[in-house]
Amino acid sequence: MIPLLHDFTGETVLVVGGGPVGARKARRFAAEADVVVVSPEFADRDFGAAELVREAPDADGIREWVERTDPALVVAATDDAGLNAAAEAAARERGALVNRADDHGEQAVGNVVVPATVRDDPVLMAVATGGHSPALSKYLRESLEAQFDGAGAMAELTGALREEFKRTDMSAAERRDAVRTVVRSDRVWKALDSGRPKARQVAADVIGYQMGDTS
Ligand SMILES: C[C@@]1(CC(=O)O)c2cc3[nH]c(cc4nc(cc5[nH]c(cc(n2)[C@H]1CCC(=O)O)[C@@](C)(CC(=O)O)[C@@H]5CCC(=O)O)C(CC(=O)O)=C4CCC(=O)O)c(CCC(=O)O)c3CC(=O)O
Ligand SMILES: NC(=O)C1=CN([C@@H]2O[C@H](COP(=O)(O)OP(=O)(O)OC[C@H]3O[C@@H](n4cnc5c(N)ncnc54)[C@H](O)[C@@H]3O)[C@@H](O)[C@H]2O)C=CC1
Repeated sequence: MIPLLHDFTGETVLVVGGGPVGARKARRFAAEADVVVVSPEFADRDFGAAELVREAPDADGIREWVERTDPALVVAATDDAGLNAAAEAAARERGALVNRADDHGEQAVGNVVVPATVRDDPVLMAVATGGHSPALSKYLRESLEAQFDGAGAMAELTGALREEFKRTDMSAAERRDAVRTVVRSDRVWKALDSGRPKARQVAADVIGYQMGDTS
């Protein structure tokens, strides 16, 4: 399995099954996509901005929902393996990706797994365990969140520095070494707590660089 990033902006995601798992997936995808959840009952959970449709479709009904919503991804999250298989088949017929919430085995082409995700824009970290231990994925995600608090700010800081370095006579190798030094510097990570200008100054100190005034 090789993780790839998929932009769901403007796409529809169809979630079949409104239990706690359907709710978690709906919330996750609703951050970016239009999400429709079809289910006879809904858990008392946060479904994000998803549209909830109260219905208990059979295999044909699920196929109709896939045709109606034309989703980029179908999430099969019912407690019935037969229905989840029907959702998978309907997604395939339509050329949509499918996520089986009840399957940790070898995945067919077109099946995707949802990793645990740390998001600190513009940084994304994804963790998976090959389906062996989702609880471990969650634990590692929480640990990464704590360990790399400020990663988004670090990305923005070093992104701005790279642009600034390119306007100087630094060679590509010097720029690479400088950026590598900054992202590995505990002092810069700590300084990010005190805001971007402070971190920028500490970064300059760490690499012995005379900053231009572009803050
Ligand atoms: C294959 C996969 C398919 C997919 O859903 O894409 C899948 C499948 C299954 N999960 C099960 C159980 C649990 N899943 C979680 C949690 C998460 N599960 C997620 C992903 C995945 N789960 C994919 C593999 C990812 C990987 O490779 O690690 C996360 C990371 C992402 C997300 O769902 O958003 C999210 C954490 C989000 C976060 O917080 O960061 C917890 C923890 C908890 O609830 O506290 C438990 C209970 C503890 C345990 O069992 O570990 C079961 C057994 C059901 C049963 O026993 O009946 C199956 C089915 C099976 O294994 O066959
Ligand atoms: N991927 C993951 O992270 C996890 C996956 N699972 C798996 O995912 C499945 C779902 O987990 P939960 O949400 O905890 O189960 P659940 O049993 O609480 O929810 C199942 C949902 O499916 C709905 N449903 C039943 N018939 C339906 C139909 N015809 N059409 C649409 N929806 C229908 C039910 O009303 C219910 O809302 C479990 O069976 C398990 O195999 C379980 C835990 C975590």
